[in-house]
Amino acid sequence: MRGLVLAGVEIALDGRELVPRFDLAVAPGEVVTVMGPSGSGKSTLLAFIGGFIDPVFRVSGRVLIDGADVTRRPPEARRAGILFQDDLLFPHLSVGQNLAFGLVTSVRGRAARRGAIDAALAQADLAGFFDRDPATLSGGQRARVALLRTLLAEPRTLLLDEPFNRLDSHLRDDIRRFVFGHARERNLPTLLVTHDADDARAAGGRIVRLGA
Ligand SMILES: Nc1ncnc2c1ncn2[C@@H]1O[C@H](COP(=O)(O)OP(=O)(O)OP(=O)(O)O)[C@@H](O)[C@H]1O
Repeated sequence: MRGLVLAGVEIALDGRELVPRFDLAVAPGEVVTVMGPSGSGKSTLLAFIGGFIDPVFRVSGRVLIDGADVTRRPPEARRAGILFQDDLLFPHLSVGQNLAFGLVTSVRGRAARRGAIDAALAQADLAGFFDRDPATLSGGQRARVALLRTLLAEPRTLLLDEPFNRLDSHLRDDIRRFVFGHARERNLPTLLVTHDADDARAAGGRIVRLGA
């Protein structure tokens, strides 16, 4: 099956059940919102899917991406694109160099790589931003660069961990549209972790609750 499938996933910490056993299938282009109180395991669940969960957690169950069981694969082999509330742009690199970090290695040669990055920037209304210092960008521009960097890696699923939290409220609607628009356009099965009911409404899909 295409999309993201979690089969019999269960997470425990210190001998105590954190996330009770559950199954979830997220179709290509579908955005499912994960909500729940602080400490209910939302970020931990994304870390499990991405392959970087801390070994203090006891985990069982399987993660399938487009039908492939990736549960035992290292993070870089899973092709899961992740976006956090901190955009984590490298401050010592230009916008273009930050994007080059994300760009898949299958685009080879200086000119082709530059072309792919410029095309992505243009798509995000950031034409001409290649040489800009990230520190000179607005919050909305940084958020768009961060998403572009994630998408240039050609992920097969998108994991969003409160990515709109630090944005000024007047920017949030635009950036939500930008992120969910790209997720749907690229047919990416997407999980959004948030506390914000407006985020969930904007995502417009199913809501899964943890720890409720
Ligand atoms: N590396 C770790 N070692 C030990 N405990 C951890 C570790 N990371 C998280 N925890 C604990 O695991 C539980 C789940 O944390 P997690 O960050 O997944 O919750 P969350 O639902 O994302 O919370 P929030 O909404 O506050 O971000 C919490 O009790 C947290 O303190």
